[in-house]
Amino acid sequence: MTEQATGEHAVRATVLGSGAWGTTFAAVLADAGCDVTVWGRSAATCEQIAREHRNEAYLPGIRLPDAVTATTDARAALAGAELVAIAIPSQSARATLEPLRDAFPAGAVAVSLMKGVELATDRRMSQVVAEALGLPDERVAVVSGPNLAREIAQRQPTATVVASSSDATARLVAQACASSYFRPYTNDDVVGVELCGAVKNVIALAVGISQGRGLGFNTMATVITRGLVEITRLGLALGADADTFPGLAGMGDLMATCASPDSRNHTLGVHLGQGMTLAEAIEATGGTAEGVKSSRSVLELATSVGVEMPITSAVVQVVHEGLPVDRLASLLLARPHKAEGV
Ligand SMILES: NC(=O)C1=CN([C@@H]2O[C@H](COP(=O)(O)OP(=O)(O)OC[C@H]3O[C@@H](n4cnc5c(N)ncnc54)[C@H](O)[C@@H]3O)[C@@H](O)[C@H]2O)C=CC1
Ligand SMILES: O=C(CO)COP(=O)(O)O
Repeated sequence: MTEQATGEHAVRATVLGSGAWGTTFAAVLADAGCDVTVWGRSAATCEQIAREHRNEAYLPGIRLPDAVTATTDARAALAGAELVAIAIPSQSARATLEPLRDAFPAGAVAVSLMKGVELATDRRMSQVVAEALGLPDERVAVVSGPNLAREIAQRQPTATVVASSSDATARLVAQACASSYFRPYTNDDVVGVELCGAVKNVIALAVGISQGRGLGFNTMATVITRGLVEITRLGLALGADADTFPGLAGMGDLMATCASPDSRNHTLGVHLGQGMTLAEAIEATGGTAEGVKSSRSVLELATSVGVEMPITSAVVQVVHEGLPVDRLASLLLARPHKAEGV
């Protein structure tokens, strides 16, 4: 794969998942010089990607690079791949990957693009990927940052973080996806990068709910800032590096997700704040809003290490336990006095 730098051969990459981010990341890899095959469940979507280089269901109006093709045959998609990126809803990752374990190419690197925590096990996605595919940690990387799919599909510039316990793996993935509009930074803090990606979705739900209630920028800034504090608190308790949280995967992604109307988590929160039921909000939002399910697993993870996460806890109460949305702010503001800081 290092041959790519010399231009001797294009990296063969596979993306599992033909939704918004899987398709966009496939385009990023292709623009960086890879030959890319997307696997998806929908024959119509795969055919449209392969024949017309479009995915109108998830990326309307976007022309995909010619080097992106697609198939519904996961084993065929995996054959010969050197890099396999995974972009399916977090709660479906294990069940999707386990049957493909024997088809995973020897020596290939797995890259989790997912931002969630598995219910029932409270595992981060890189852990799920490693367990499901039987891979050592050194062959697994995660990509996470302020990476709203539609903007990147339009080739708007952004940066991201590629994290792996192996510097060689992180560099290899970074090299495979770096382009004129997509700049990867590497680090070895897989725990911190993944927790940032999963918990910012929960914080974006809280911001959305408050905006749906008609609350303004002071409230938004308060929730984002205190949200980062609780992400940091959880991460540090689980062994993450403090430098990760103010970085792209932390503050960067939190800002993008909490501010953008393109964010499904933010949008779903707005719908809830405006009075929809959870089922109505999921329907109205469309796409995968990971924070809905991961709010529970994140809170469980926090409880298991004795970390207080008041915003996450309030989101769980609103989303899953029937707390009226107009009680969210008072629930957070009525907490006992404490000094500012982590
Ligand atoms: N959309 C975005 O801007 C970004 C998304 N992500 C993350 O990427 C992951 C995937 O998100 P998106 O592609 O945006 O979601 P999406 O909702 O656009 O697409 C999900 C894809 O997974 C497929 N899928 C659904 N259930 C499945 C199952 N049981 N088994 C196999 N495939 C299934 C769907 O058919 C669809 O192709 C999530 O963890 C998300 O947090 C990360 C960065 C950016
Ligand atoms: O992770 C994302 C941006 O970095 C996408 O956010 P949503 O899943 O809320 O759309």
